[in-house]
Amino acid sequence: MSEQAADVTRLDYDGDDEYEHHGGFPKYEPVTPGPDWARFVDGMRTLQDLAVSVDAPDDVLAAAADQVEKLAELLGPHVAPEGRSPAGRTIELPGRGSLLLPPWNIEKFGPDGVRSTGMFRRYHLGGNGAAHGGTLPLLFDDLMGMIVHAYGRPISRTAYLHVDYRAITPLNTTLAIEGKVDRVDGRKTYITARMTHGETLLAECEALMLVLLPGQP
Ligand SMILES: CCCCCCCCCC(=O)SCCNC(=O)CCNC(=O)[C@H](O)C(C)(C)COP(=O)(O)OP(=O)(O)OC[C@H]1O[C@@H](n2cnc3c(N)ncnc32)[C@H](O)[C@@H]1OP(=O)(O)O
Repeated sequence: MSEQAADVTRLDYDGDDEYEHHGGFPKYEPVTPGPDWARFVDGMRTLQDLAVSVDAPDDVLAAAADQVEKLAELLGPHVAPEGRSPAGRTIELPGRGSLLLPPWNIEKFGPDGVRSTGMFRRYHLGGNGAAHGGTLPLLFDDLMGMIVHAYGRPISRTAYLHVDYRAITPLNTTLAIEGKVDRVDGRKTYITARMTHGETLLAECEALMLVLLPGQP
């Protein structure tokens, strides 16, 4: 790994630690980047799908690896600290423009709950055509963060996240996820959510979110 690429793993690599914090959090604000950001993220998602599904000859892989290395060289100088990249902050894009998140779109966001729809793709394959079991908690955890925020609670972290898998989660099919605050008790916010495919219940989730104390990371 080049020195430039290693910098990507640091959160404060530009030496700027002045930005605002909630608890221990950097401030996140929504952004609306130009259309090339959407194209870039969409292309990267296609590459993710291909990276976990191709069985290509060596010469094709060598050419692909050359291009990947060139791309990393092009992007490397533009790495920004946490909270500054459009990734995760572009609300109108699937997965808020973050490759970490499956490409789901927020449809409802308010104190009475959050709903989003989207699909798992080849990149999210677990086995025998179903989504990997770990991708559901990822989506639920992100949903919990949004629900707490939409409810008007301060920044909170997941203390527990319990997922019940009720049916196999298919790929490449539009699914829905929805949840809401059930109960608040001091720092604790209790939330329930469910994932569905039409009328079919795929998974249920219960989580406890705890409001961070000042300075908690
Ligand atoms: C716009 C920007 C959006 C950003 C959204 C960010 C959302 C992020 C969502 C996440 O994914 S966070 C990542 C996964 N979670 C973590 O990494 C959390 C790791 N754990 C911690 O940091 C601490 O354990 C935690 C801050 C959650 C709590 O530590 P504290 O020391 O502040 O709490 P404490 O242990 O004193 O517990 C407070 C209360 O909660 C209860 N509690 C804590 N953990 C529990 C648990 N696991 N199960 C049940 N109860 C629990 C505990 O019993 C107690 O109850 P009582 O007040 O009634 O005595």
